[in-house]
Amino acid sequence: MHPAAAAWFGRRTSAAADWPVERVARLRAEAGTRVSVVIPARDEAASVGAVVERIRRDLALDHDVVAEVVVMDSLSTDDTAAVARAAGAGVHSVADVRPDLGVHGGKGEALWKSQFVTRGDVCVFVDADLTEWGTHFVTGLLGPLLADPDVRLVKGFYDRVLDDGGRSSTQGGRVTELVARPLLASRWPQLGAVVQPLAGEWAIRRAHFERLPVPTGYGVEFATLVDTVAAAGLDAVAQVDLGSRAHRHQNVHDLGAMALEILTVADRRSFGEREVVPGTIAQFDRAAPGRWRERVVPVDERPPAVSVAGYAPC
Ligand SMILES: O=c1ccn([C@@H]2O[C@H](COP(=O)(O)OP(=O)(O)O[C@H]3O[C@H](CO)[C@@H](O)[C@H](O)[C@H]3O)[C@@H](O)[C@H]2O)c(=O)[nH]1
Ligand SMILES: O=C(O)[C@H](O)COP(=O)(O)O
Repeated sequence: MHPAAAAWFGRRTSAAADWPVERVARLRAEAGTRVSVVIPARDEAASVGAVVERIRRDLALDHDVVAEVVVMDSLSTDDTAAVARAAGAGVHSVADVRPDLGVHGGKGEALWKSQFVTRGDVCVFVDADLTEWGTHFVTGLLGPLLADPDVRLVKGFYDRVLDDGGRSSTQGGRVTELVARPLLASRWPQLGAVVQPLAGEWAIRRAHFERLPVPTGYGVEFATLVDTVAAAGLDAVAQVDLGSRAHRHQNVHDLGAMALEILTVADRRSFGEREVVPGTIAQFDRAAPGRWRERVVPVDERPPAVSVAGYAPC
């Protein structure tokens, strides 16, 4: 491992057990920090309700940690919005937030638009499709940010549980292991000790996030990590061991498209805009007309929120 990565791991890695809820609640109150939990969701009616309910119960009602739980509905075609609202979340459709700015599908778009409808000084992002998790994800992510003003971004890490046809293993995180971490190893070796660069659970200071460009799709995590280090150095990033995590898996063709999104984000940052080609990937499928499907892969990036006219946290 690169010596800078190894040293960073020693300095900036903690575990959820280091951040019990009482400690986090006290640190938050002392600093007067407002915390928004933001849950991006596209067609997650089956799981979003439980995620919202547990976070509200443990961290907004039982303990004074979280000021608001907001679900960003990403063009869902199912009952995601109604389920999330019934569970107590504030719900916003990406189509209704600053419609003058247009709308994209994609996870990054949901996170970017959340900046226009939330009021936290810190945002904690949590995926809506979690099946094995706990509210220690949120407190664990908050701890390093609340304890150290130099930390701007906290990434979660965990064992990635893969439900492989009824057989459970920890071989999940296929894009993480086959694309994201190899990219870091080759181009940003100082980030080689980030265990889960694509973790959907992360916390960030608004004052920092609003100054970053945001890819509209799945490149948002990779971009935020690399851009944070470019802007503020390695020690602006911390990571927290959250135990284990399971979620709904995508098929390999969907993950292939995700991989191309992440490669595009990496290329843009390594080689500049000139090298970025419109993203499409052809995937062989016997059932498709002509046996090939051409997938369009989002490569757009939103500008920093602070550069958008009329931007102001609620
Ligand atoms: O267009 C979309 C697609 C996804 N999501 C939501 O984003 C979250 C993560 O999406 P998912 O499709 O479950 O992604 P994963 O296959 O789990 O991808 C992993 O890797 C991605 C790439 O870095 C990260 O963005 C994810 O958070 C991380 O879990 C879920 O709540 C989705 O509902 C949206 O809001 N809009
Ligand atoms: O984070 C990843 O690498 C992708 O979400 C794929 O995860 P999975 O292999 O656990 O489905």
